[in-house]
Amino acid sequence: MEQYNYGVIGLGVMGRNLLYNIADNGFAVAGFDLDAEKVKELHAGATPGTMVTGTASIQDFVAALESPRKIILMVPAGKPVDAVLENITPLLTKGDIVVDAGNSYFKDTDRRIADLASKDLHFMGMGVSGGEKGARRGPSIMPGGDLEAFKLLKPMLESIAAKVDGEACTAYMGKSSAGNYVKMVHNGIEYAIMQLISEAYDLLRKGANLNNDQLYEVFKEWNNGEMNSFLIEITRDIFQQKDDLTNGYLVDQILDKAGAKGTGKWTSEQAMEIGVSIPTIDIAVTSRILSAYKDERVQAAKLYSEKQITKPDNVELFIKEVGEALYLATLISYAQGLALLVKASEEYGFDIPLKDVVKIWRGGCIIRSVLLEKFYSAYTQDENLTNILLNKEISEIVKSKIKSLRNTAAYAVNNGISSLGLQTALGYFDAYTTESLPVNLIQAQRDYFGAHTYRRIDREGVFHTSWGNENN
Ligand SMILES: NC(=O)C1=CN([C@@H]2O[C@H](COP(=O)(O)OP(=O)(O)OC[C@H]3O[C@@H](n4cnc5c(N)ncnc54)[C@H](OP(=O)(O)O)[C@@H]3O)[C@@H](O)[C@H]2O)C=CC1
Ligand SMILES: O=C(CO)[C@H](O)[C@H](O)COP(=O)(O)O
Repeated sequence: MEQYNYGVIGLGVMGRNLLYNIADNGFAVAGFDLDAEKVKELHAGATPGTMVTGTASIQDFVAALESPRKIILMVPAGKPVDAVLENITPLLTKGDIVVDAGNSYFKDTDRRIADLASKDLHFMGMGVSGGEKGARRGPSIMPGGDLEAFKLLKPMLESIAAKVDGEACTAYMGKSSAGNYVKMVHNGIEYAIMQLISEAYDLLRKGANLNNDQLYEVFKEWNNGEMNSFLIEITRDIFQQKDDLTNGYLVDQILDKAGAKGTGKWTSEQAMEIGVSIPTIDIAVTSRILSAYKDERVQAAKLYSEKQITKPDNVELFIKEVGEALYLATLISYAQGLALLVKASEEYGFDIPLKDVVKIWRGGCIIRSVLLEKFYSAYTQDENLTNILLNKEISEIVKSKIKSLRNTAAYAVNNGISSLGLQTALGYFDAYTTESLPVNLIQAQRDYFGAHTYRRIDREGVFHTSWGNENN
């Protein structure tokens, strides 16, 4: 029987394309899916001359793989991953490797690592980003955990990953479930940037009255400059997409309720759990939730309909400032996500190499952007940087754009245009760069009502005061 180098379980959007990518790079790959149609169609979609086979049963799939077996799972996170593991582990032998390449929750990965280790099997969590096209042509790949298994997979991962300056967009992300954790935070940042872009769009269409053709031109110009990134590029193209069902543009026909699969929420929950401030990511998650209140929003819009939008005096300057505000708020969102990775690395003992994280995000992934080059340079100067806002070169960029972020945020507030992402990015920046915050008052209040104690600025120790007088 023919022996295949790799096996992929889950032949949906990502799995099928990742499988073809592996095969395009000279490896023989077998695929399996619960859906027999997907298995049947697999071979037909492969590049002619590549070694690809769809197997009819999980037994045939396991039997088709060379030893040690290297199996990549690309099924939805949660129960499907456990269901696959339940089916295949009895068929595997000592030393076989299972890699979960989906968006699995990192704590599930920790549990599965322990479970498979007890059966002498290797289990790894590996983030993959790039969507359908990235999976096929070169994604950013974030493997973590089992080093022995990683070393066996490394040559294949380096050949299928996106390349920037000839370097593969994949690297070891750290111990245990670090691969899934890094991908989760990648998605949190993705949520924040998408929220910010949507706010810039809203300001330009409602403030400057730009139509889709004009929006296309603005985003085209932005993408040709320092804001060059995958998300700005696809946004540019979205403004050009005509609708098949009407005479207009498709974007104008799409219902304003955003979906979410969970990675953004996990990022926020995690940040709360380990005590990291990531307000722009939090607000992006909650904004998608708020978008779902469509009926209530329609009702409320009627009730509070007195919003008057004043056109900016200088539309050209306004557009420039919105662009700079978006650029800076995006930078601040990366800063929040990367700060979360720094803390998580300590908290969970992941040993995440931040320099490699930003290096492999430069290509292939959804949040790839030329800004990542600047972060890479920052971490090259100091691998222990706790927040990229503390880097000198980054601070120069921030200082050059902050006025635009303030003006844009103020315009949005004064004209009643919702801009939660921009406001929180600015608010985070202002708090992070404030030497003396007013939380001395919060500490006083906590001690007043709950004897929670406080510390002083002029001497060591923990203090409690009997506040007010007896009549209070
Ligand atoms: N789409 C994207 O852009 C990205 C997705 N991801 C992650 O990759 C993973 C896969 O996503 P995606 O490809 O979009 O999902 P799809 O739903 O397109 O594909 C998943 C496939 O897995 C199959 N499947 C489910 N359970 C089993 C099982 N027990 N045994 C065998 N096959 C099974 C499904 O079959 P059936 O349809 O019959 O249930 C389906 O064909 C998810 O974790 C996702 O979050 C990561 C990066 C980007
Ligand atoms: O991982 C991805 C991109 O990096 C997936 O596309 C994911 O589904 C995006 O998250 P959501 O569906 O919650 O917007």
